[in-house]
Amino acid sequence: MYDIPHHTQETAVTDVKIKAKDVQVYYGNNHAIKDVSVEIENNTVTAFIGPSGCGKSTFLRCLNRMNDTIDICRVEGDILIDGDDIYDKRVDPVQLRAKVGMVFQKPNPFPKSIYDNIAYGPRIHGMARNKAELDDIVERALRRGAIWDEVKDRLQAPGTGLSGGQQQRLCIARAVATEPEVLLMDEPCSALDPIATAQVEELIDELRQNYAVVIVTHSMQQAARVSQKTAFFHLGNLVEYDDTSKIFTNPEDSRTESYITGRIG
Ligand SMILES: Nc1ncnc2c1ncn2[C@@H]1O[C@H](COP(=O)(O)OP(=O)(O)OP(=O)(O)O)[C@@H](O)[C@H]1O
Repeated sequence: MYDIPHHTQETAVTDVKIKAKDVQVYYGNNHAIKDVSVEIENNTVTAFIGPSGCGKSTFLRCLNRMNDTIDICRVEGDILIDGDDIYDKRVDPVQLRAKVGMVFQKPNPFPKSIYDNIAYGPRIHGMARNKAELDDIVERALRRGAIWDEVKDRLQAPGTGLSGGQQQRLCIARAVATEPEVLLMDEPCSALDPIATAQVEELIDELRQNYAVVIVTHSMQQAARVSQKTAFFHLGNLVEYDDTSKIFTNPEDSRTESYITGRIG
């Protein structure tokens, strides 16, 4: 039913990058994430799937403390990256978000030039000592975002003037410019046409060489194409987490099976 490409089935030696234990998330009285424990691997694309409202985005946002920005949101439990508790009081969320980059559903370039979209984070984090170093960082990020060739002759043009697919690759380049270790993507292709989607999916596969990538997607075909691990959420519970090929061909839980065969959601 799902075409699982050969490259997603590699069983490379991996290590745990993110360890979540007994995570609960509440929005006021709404218990949105219930006792979720999961280990997310390095150099792996992990897909979060499940019906609308099941908590995929909420859990994703826990991984770089984006929920801190929502007043009524309360997160309990442990989330460790490389063994360090990211909710420890000493952790600066701004530094954390440079290490755990995020790409959103709708491309959201800053109203600045293409160059400044990329240079913004590295400037804030003092990553370059001079203009030449910053130029290098910008070029490297745009190359990693697979958009360098399309923009190298117009770096001073506004980022908002690019096509939707180009803007999303610019946003991915912006996220990687601060040298993150984890890349979170919340439905990164939902505003893109099939060609731009294919380009971004190809890029996601390349990015996992350097990062742990976590992607929320409503498209099961996309999860099957790009991920090696899949987590199925339902009503705030993590129902099943396994190799993507297993989830899509032989799931353990009847709820997972109902979802992937289109009976729920
Ligand atoms: N900012 C918020 N304030 C209050 N409640 C929220 C907020 N964001 C999400 N929720 C609630 O948390 C629950 C999980 O929502 P979430 O957006 O994480 O689900 P999702 O699986 O990502 O859904 P979708 O696939 O529709 O994007 C829902 O009950 C939702 O109403």
